[in-house]
Amino acid sequence: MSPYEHLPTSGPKPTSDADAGLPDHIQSLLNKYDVTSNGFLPEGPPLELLPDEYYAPWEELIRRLPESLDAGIFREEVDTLPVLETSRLKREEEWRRAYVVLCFFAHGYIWGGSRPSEVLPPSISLPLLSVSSHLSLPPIATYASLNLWNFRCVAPPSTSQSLPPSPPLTPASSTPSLPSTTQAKTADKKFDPTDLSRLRTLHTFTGTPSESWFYLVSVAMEAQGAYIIPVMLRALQAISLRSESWKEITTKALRELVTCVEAVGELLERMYERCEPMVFYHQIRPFLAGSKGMSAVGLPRGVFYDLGPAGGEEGEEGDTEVVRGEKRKGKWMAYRGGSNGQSSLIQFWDLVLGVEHVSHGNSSPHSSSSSSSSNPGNTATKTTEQKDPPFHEEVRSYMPLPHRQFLSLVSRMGPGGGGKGGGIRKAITEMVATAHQQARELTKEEMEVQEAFTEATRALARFRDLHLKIVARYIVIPSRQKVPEEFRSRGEKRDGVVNLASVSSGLHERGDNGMGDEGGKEGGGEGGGWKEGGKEGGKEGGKELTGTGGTALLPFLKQTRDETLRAGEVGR
Ligand code: HEM
Repeated sequence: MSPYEHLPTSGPKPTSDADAGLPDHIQSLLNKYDVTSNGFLPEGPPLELLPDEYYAPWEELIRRLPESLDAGIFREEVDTLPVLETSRLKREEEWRRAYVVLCFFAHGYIWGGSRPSEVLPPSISLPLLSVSSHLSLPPIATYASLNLWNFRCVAPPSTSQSLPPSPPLTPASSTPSLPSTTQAKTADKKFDPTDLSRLRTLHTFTGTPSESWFYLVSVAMEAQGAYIIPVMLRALQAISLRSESWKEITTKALRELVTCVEAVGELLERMYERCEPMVFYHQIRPFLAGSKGMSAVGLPRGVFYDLGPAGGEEGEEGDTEVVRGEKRKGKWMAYRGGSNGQSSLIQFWDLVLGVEHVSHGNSSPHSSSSSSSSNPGNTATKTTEQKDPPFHEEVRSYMPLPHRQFLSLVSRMGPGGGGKGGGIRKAITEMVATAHQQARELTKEEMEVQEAFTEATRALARFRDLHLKIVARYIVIPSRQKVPEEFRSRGEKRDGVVNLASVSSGLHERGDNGMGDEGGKEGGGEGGGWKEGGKEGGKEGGKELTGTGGTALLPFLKQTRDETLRAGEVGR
């Protein structure tokens, strides 16, 4: 099926003015894939409460989640929770709300104890599997559950109490200068997720301002990036239809993209304002971890989703496991953890530009990233060991289905409409090749579009540099520092409650001893020796930091940045 089936091959040519109204066919394409005027965020505010009283036990528990986790009683509370049916969920918003609630429960249960729980009880597993199957999302916390569907927007400052201005924790950028389209949006929209000062989270694990801010910065970024989506689609359409004005349209679109990426980058830098690195590293991040590649911290098989007592019938589906002395049926599953790497917006930018990412993003011996990094763009070098798709492709299955399908469609857009993709990079490559064949210099218009393309890839690489600095500040530096007393004593004070600092160290550093450095050793000691199999994915004597999404993070992120820059060099 052609990726252009939704785009007309005749009829009105795309306008050369990127500010003109949105053509109907692009609007219907966006509607079809649930891309709203807020981009990959919903059009309106996410549901804050399930309307059916039947779900009151969930609502009651999620309301007290941070207190319950802090008091170390969350697992007990879940163990007395009734197993609720999902048949009373009606609207799509209700399914999403249920997904948000159950994902918080799942991670709270797995990570909120003295050691991670290998088993998720039926009160979480059964409805979570049903809800995630309905939404075609994995039964684990994702960017959708933590960010996209987990916020509300309070009224503008004139009519409500907004957050008081806070002194930045570090010298960070000033309030971003938003493009005019956004300022207009801010003025007349009650629901305006571009305005960070008006955003609040619905739920967090820790109840800390740092955790809220961590999620909300992404929300504002998604909203801020929304307006560029139709602009870039128009450019891709002009390219695919080989419109005479494709160069002009694409040059304008690319210049807008640079402005957009910079504005989104300024929001990213506002992370420093209210998210404390130590709180992030020691308190928040452990809750975001997934169940894949987690042998080192006690989840060698992932998590067993307990579905109830095993009947012992022939041909019973799934696995059986003895849980607390009883034979249970269920499924062992392992997933990457919640990660902003699941953002559809950033992948949209990559796909439009034609930036290819080939890293598998983890240090497992079963998937090397080095072979592909030395051979950018060539996925044919995959060995038989590399069964998993590259990180960026894999994490698409953690995105809401319509967004995944939208990205798949965009990935097949490029010159000629043949469905082979390549985005703007391919159009520029072909343009330069044609000029060579004709033994002529590039025209002024051609040089402009090439220049605009290179500049857009550089802007995206600069954005990735900002992100790398954040990763250094929030993960690399805290991982090298001693666990502060404050976080150490939290675990000690609460008998039987996980020392989150130890989980953090254990999760994110894999070395020859599974911990790797000072913080890790301390954490391992306090963690009570529940880590095991620390060699998996590590280097003898070395140390690798891994992301919550399960990547060997620094080499991976640098490779991702370099791939962005390299894409911009076509024809140069
Ligand atoms: C404290 C703030 C942040 C930290 C510590 C952080 C950390 C990380 C880490 C460790 C990865 C590697 C993949 C993984 O294992 O999950 C990653 C990837 C990624 N993150 Fe972040 N991140 C932060 C904020 C953000 C925000 C706000 C966004 C915007 C949506 C974002 C977008 C991405 C993207 C798109 C990737 C995939 C790699 C790429 O395409 O460049 N991150 N991040």
